[in-house]
Amino acid sequence: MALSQVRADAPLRVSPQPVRVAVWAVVLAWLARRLWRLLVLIARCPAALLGLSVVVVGIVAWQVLGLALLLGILGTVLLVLLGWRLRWPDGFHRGVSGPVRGWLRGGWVYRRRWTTAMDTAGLTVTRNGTTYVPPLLRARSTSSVDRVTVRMIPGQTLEDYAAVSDRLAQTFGTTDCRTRSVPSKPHLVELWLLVCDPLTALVNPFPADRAGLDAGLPVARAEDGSTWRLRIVGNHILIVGATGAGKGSVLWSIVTGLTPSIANGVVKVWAVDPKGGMELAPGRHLFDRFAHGDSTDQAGYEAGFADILEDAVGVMRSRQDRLRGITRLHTPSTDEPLIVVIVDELAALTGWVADRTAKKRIESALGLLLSQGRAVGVVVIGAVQDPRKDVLPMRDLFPTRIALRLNEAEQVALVLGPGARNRGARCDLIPDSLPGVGYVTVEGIAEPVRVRFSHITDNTITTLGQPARVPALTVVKGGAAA
Ligand SMILES: Nc1ncnc2c1ncn2[C@@H]1O[C@H](COP(=O)(O)OP(=O)(O)OP(=O)(O)O)[C@@H](O)[C@H]1O
Repeated sequence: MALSQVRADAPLRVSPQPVRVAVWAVVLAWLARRLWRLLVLIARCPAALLGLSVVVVGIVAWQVLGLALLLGILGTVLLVLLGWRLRWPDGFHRGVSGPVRGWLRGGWVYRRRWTTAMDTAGLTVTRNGTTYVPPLLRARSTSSVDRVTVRMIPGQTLEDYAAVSDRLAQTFGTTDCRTRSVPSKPHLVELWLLVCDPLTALVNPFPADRAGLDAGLPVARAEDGSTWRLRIVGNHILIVGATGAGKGSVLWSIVTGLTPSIANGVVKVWAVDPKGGMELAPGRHLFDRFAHGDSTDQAGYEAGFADILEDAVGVMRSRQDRLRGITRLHTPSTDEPLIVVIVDELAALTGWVADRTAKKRIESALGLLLSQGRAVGVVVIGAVQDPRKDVLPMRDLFPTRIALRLNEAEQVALVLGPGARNRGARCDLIPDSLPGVGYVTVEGIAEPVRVRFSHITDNTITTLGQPARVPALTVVKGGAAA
């Protein structure tokens, strides 16, 4: 009878021949299965694997070398590791503690719960009865972040992972989870799972570093504990944040980083503080020029701002004449320093100016500087509270934008570009208690990175650029100075 003719109400009767198996073979198979499961369990649990390896290697070494020699070798290894940790903590972290921590957490926290986590987050795909789980490729750790690399299933995008980042953080017991693309590997996604938030602690000023002008100024701490550097040469920088968000700390972190270059004449800062000098006055000794508005000026309160910006345009024009056909990017030198124009509240120059003549002069000069200045060593760094186009029409001319705490979620797109909030830049959720925290873009990474700028007090500002204090000599009566 053909299969198509089998009727449901007349089941096929099958009588298999009995197969005889010896009892010892059944027991052996059962034991082999148990042993295999145990080995898989050990292989999946790094702590068990490490423990087992240490025991086995220890026993073999004891047999071969004897106890005294074994203890001697172990002691030497421990001393070398301790010395490494004390002398080169960063290298020790990169070479030893980071990989070990990543391996342990990769196995214990992530691989163990991986399938369940992917399933409950809706990141698995079932086709024809087979469930596909995105494979976890690698886990690395710093003291604050676990970076887990995952190969996405065909058809998935980074946004699929970003949309469930809160679920992943909850499943793995971390405080937050961010998704990052991996440069030139479009099928990979890196999950940054925040174990603790290093940005709740104040960030101290970074030591001024002479290479900063080329390598980028060290101005902020990123949430993986690394130092975030800001490139000044060939750049314009816009800082946006609600009132009290810490825009001042960004400006002062930059000025602190520039101090060695200001001292040796390679950088000149021209400061404009339309709030009557309230923010920038403590550092006036570092500025080559300082305009803070003058209510007694016959030409008007804002005339001084227009003068300084037009002078910067003059420098720009003369450098363009000289460098035309020679280079496409000016190199700062003592003969031709980098001019850094710092403006504390840009809106006071673009949106709220009462004097129409001054407003026109300022807008025209700012537009010229922002569109042509950076190649010839005239850069603009501006801070603003409100990023809307009617307040700051030339917002898009700033290549680097820093977003601190913002009042509304929609403002994130205005500062960091469309989709930045979905990719993790939740500036509207930064609490008031964390001034100086914001999101920035990092070269080679498409997603904004969360950082905290260093906190510079007024006392520190007044001592910036001053020679270190030498203790005063005390005169001892009848003797030499001590
Ligand atoms: N990086 C930081 N770390 C810790 N505290 C900070 C930091 N930046 C600023 N603060 C503190 O937050 C408060 C507000 O800072 P700041 O004046 O710089 O904000 P702002 O954005 O410039 O505000 P506004 O626009 O009103 O001038 C100050 O008390 C300052 O000491």
